[in-house]
Amino acid sequence: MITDQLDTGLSNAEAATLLKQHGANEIKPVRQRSILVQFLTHFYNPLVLILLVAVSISALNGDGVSALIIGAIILMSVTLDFIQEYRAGQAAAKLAAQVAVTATVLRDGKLSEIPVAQLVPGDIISLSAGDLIPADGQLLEAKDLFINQSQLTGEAYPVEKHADAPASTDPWDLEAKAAVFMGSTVISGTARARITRTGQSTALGQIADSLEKKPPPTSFELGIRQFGMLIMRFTFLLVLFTLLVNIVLHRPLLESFLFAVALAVGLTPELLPMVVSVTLTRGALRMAALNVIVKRPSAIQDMGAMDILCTDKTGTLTEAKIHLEHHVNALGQGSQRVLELAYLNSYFESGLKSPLDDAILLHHDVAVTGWKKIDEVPFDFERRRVSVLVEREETRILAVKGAPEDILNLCTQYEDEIGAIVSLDETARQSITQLLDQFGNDGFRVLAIAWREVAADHPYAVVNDESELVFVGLAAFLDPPKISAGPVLAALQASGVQVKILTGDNERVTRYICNQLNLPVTGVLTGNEIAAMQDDALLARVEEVNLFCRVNPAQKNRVLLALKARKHVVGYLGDGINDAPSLHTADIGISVDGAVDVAKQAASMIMLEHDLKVLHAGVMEGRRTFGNVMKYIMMATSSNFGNMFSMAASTLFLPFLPLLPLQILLNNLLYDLSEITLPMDNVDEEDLAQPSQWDMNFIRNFMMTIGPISSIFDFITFYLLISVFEADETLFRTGWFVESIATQVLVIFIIRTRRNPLHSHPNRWLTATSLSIVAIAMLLPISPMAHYLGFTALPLMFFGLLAVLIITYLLTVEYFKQWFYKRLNKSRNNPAVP
Ligand SMILES: Nc1ncnc2c1ncn2[C@@H]1O[C@H](COP(=O)(O)OP(=O)(O)OP(=O)(O)O)[C@@H](O)[C@H]1O
Ligand SMILES: [Mg+2]
Repeated sequence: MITDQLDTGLSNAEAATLLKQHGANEIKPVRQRSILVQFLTHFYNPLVLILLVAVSISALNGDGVSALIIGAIILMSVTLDFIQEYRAGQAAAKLAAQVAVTATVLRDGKLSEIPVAQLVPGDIISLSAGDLIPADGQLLEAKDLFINQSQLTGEAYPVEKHADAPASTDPWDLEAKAAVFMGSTVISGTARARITRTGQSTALGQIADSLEKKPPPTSFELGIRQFGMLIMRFTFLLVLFTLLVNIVLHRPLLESFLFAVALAVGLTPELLPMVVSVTLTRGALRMAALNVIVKRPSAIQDMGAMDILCTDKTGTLTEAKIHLEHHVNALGQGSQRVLELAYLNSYFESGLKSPLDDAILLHHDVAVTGWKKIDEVPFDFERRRVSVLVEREETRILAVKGAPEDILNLCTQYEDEIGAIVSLDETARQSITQLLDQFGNDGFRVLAIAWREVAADHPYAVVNDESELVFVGLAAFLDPPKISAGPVLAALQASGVQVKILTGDNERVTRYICNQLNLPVTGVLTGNEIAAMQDDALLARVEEVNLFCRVNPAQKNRVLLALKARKHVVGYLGDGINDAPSLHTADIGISVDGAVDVAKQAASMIMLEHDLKVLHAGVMEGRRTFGNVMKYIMMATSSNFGNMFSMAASTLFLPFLPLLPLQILLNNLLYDLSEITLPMDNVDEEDLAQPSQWDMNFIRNFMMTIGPISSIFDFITFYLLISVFEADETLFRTGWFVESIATQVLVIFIIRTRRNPLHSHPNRWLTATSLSIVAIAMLLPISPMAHYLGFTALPLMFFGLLAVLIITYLLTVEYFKQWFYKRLNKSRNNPAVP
């Protein structure tokens, strides 16, 4: 039941019922899977499934106990993984909800802000400039409503909509003048609308499938995938090899198969997704503490990889506390008339009020009594001006204000010091331009004010009316530079992030700001120059230019695309309607809480306070997460891989399996547990100095350098156990188990840093988990579980040898690590050396 009360809206009870009926107002709502289903999906891993089948078979063959233990180990691994990921997911969702876009809705007679997902058909919403249209609706009222529907129609120019236009017979007619559609944005004006369709039923929902383009994977995601492939190839070869050897040597088939599968499980870096999501979420939570909300955790990683940050000027580099300092006529003399016309224009303008308008409107002494608004041509970023058609005592005038260069081109006359209208000749034009340049050099932002009279019956204003204008004067504003921004920009540059400014404002003011902030200008391009350039010409220039002035939204976007084409990882910081396309295009879009909805929606990170300092913190956070993910990968490829390799190889020489399948799985579980605190680890400063970049060659070379060392020490253990201890099967397996865990876990302290490990402090939790796991491995053989796990007590002498072995192992790895990085540095400084 929908009430027809236009002034009360739906009741909350009605809305709740309708919400159940129609579902959440979301396109492609993420299916809410129950925790149990989410948990079970973690078993959906081919290796785990194969293992479960093999274990069941062995249970049927009478090996019930070990089947049970293997089952328990799998359960523990999966649970561990699930809990960590689940918690990370919850935390990320909570963060994203904090900055969800809301709609102004009328319910029970009161206007309130609710998350757009809760809108239902029948709701009455209010719209104003900068809003996203949250669902499909029918207009009830509209004032100068201009909508950008490019999401749906591809048409970049705003269309005007009217409440009183005849209703279209086709509910899907996007041209319908009285209907608004989800996904479009309000450029200017205000409106009230009744929602007709929500979520999947909207026009956008219907075409969403065809619209849905997954963003291209980042180099990090590609890297992770490549890494997965690398490991998979090795796993496949190793498993095949062990199976063949065991078959040729006539070993028990089932057990050999289990052994091979367990090896494969041991090899797969199954914790990688968890480590990635946990590190990213930890980064996101740390950022939240700094008042930056990360909408998608992977943005943290992009921050670390970012090497160029593009930003607009107002509010980012300036205080955005704009003050109107001067209002002067064409001759540069103070003029009340300029202020009056400017005030009239700002007062009646219905678009998104810019800070410039706010500054003008602070002059309360200007009276608008007697003036009536007839119509307006709203502001847009292509024209960079706004006109209002106003009337007083039978005279209608068009009052225009906007970017001075453009306005001056539209003027043919000007008002002199006594208010007489004279022709704007070349000398007058030049002296105005000089005045303008003077203001610019002194750091003033300037708007020009002009007007013209129109016929008393001129019904509405159109763009073409903005011609043959009378120039009245200039309004000069001061927007002081944010002094705190200077050091942050310097810090970003020092950390390998170049900063570029993309502004709709002119070159002089922007240069002034750069100068104040000690940001050297390395090159300038203007919007007009960009418009005249082919893409490849632009591509050639974007590298050196760091100031892009008088650029419109599409040009900002072109610059970003050019930078991305040059293989940069680009961030974009902005808060206006004009920034939305670039926020989308950038690898990482950053906006502020006070930004328009479109910008907030497009951004992947929202700063609750407009403070650049947190950006540098974000970059460091991103690099830290990358550093810790890399540690996991380096561990997996070197020590873990080396261990599994020697295990496979030893089947060639040993008359029995070197470890029971369940022991391999236990080994793997313990190793995983030791690394669960890795996301918290500290990262050395030098690892944070440059944008983090995925480097597959680095990983491969590291694997080839460090991996074999671990195998060599395994073989030494192998030799000692057989020849010194004359070990039987059980003793052999126990000894090897302990040695392999100890070396595999402790080597983290070497691998986690490029420095001498004594000069880099690991996080204490990492130290704690690593040492405890080694202790557990040593205690297991004398625990009551020992018998079931196939372990026996080790002779005391073994521990003495083990200590020597571990120390030599760690020293050897350290030696080769230093050698590896030295060679790496040499080849980086001198690319000719392979
Ligand atoms: N309310 C307004 N009325 C008239 N002209 C305006 C108004 N707002 C902006 N302009 C003109 O449009 C130009 C571009 O707008 P704006 O400066 O907001 O763009 P931007 O790219 O967001 O720049 P910034 O880096 O300063 O944020 C301004 O320099 C000014 O000339
Ligand atoms: Mg802006």
